[in-house]
Amino acid sequence: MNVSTGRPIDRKAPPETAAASSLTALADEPNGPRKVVVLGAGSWGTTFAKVLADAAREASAERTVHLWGRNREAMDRVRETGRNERYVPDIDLPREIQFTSDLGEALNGARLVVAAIPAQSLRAQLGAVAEFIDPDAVVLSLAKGLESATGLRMTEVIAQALGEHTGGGRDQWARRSCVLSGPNLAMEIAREEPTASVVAAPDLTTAAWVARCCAAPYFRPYTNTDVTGTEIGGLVKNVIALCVGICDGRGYGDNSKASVMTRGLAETTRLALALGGELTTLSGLSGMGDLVATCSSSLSRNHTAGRLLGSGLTMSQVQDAMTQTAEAIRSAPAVLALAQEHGVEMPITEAVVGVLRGDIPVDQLAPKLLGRDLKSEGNSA
Ligand SMILES: NC(=O)C1=CN([C@@H]2O[C@H](COP(=O)(O)OP(=O)(O)OC[C@H]3O[C@@H](n4cnc5c(N)ncnc54)[C@H](O)[C@@H]3O)[C@@H](O)[C@H]2O)C=CC1
Ligand SMILES: O=C(CO)COP(=O)(O)O
Repeated sequence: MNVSTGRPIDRKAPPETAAASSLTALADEPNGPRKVVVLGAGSWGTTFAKVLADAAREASAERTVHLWGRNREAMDRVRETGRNERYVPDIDLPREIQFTSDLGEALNGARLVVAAIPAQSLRAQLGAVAEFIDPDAVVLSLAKGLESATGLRMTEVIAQALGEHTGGGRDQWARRSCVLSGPNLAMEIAREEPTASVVAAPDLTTAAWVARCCAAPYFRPYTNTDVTGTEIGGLVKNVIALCVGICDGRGYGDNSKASVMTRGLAETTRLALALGGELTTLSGLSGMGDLVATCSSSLSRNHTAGRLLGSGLTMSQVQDAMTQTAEAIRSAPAVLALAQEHGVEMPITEAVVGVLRGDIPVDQLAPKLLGRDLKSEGNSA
């Protein structure tokens, strides 16, 4: 079911309104792109390449899926073994995926470009991508972070960077930049455990075109047009999951964690609404759904980073212990700055930033949050 139109997503039929779309990629390839590429061969990029390949097979679509990683030896090993043991251990990847470390080969002719690169590295990588990217490509962001130097969301970074480097203009790339977000712990999806997600694009035709590309038997993408709300839900939940992890590390139980999650969703919603996002998005898959999954799961890297901090490790010890990206560590201060710029109160985020900066000892986090003035529960309070 399409959450915005209330109608089912047809996995095989061309989008009804593709002809009216100003996006060339969709009009030229109404049955979906013949070539898609995933940039970034970490845990989510590798898993999403599998989703795309399984989706293409399910739809009997003529489509090749390329997975690009920057490390040539690592990609050679993945090609030889059919597995990416470092990031998705014990998972046999579909034979249809073409593994490469050559950007030109990966991007040439790809009408859907999926960016699975951590938030703080995306802009630099887009600079290298620009000379190879199809000017009509649609770009899908998988990252859940804010760029710390600018406070921009990933679709904003994509539009700005590609607009600048390709000469195509920021507005043109903004129309073709979209995001996928939801309760999507990569390892569970790699094991084909049933999961839903949401694709948000500036228009529903683009969102549905992308959703059809990644609708696999175990992966169900919904659509919406609230790009801002979808991105804010996904990136702020990492900060809240880090706080819930701290609760675990301190040995607190379910009441504490449920309190942080609920009040965390309230402050996430305040920020999203202030930036133009929609309430329904925050109660949906990319809001509450992702918050529940990430805050409850030991698979979450943000939750893990928080748990280690809560158990007494220093920030540098935590960073040494993490082998994968925990976006909240770099994004949390940018979230707080964005909230302050828009006059939005985010006490949990503020407290987490205090802990990350070493200004608040981890055992003072709860007293600081609980000691604030009493107030009404309403979102605007
Ligand atoms: N792993 C998960 O369960 C999910 C992750 N995400 C988001 O996806 C994004 C990527 O995360 P993961 O794949 O999990 O991270 P990861 O830590 O597993 O892998 C990151 C990958 O990006 C590569 N990379 C880093 N900088 C790069 C650069 N400048 N150019 C090219 N490649 C670069 C690394 O070599 C590595 O292969 C993050 O924003 C994360 O929040 C979203 C949903 C689920
Ligand atoms: O975004 C995620 C699940 O939806 C993954 O969370 P972590 O990045 O904390 O592992």
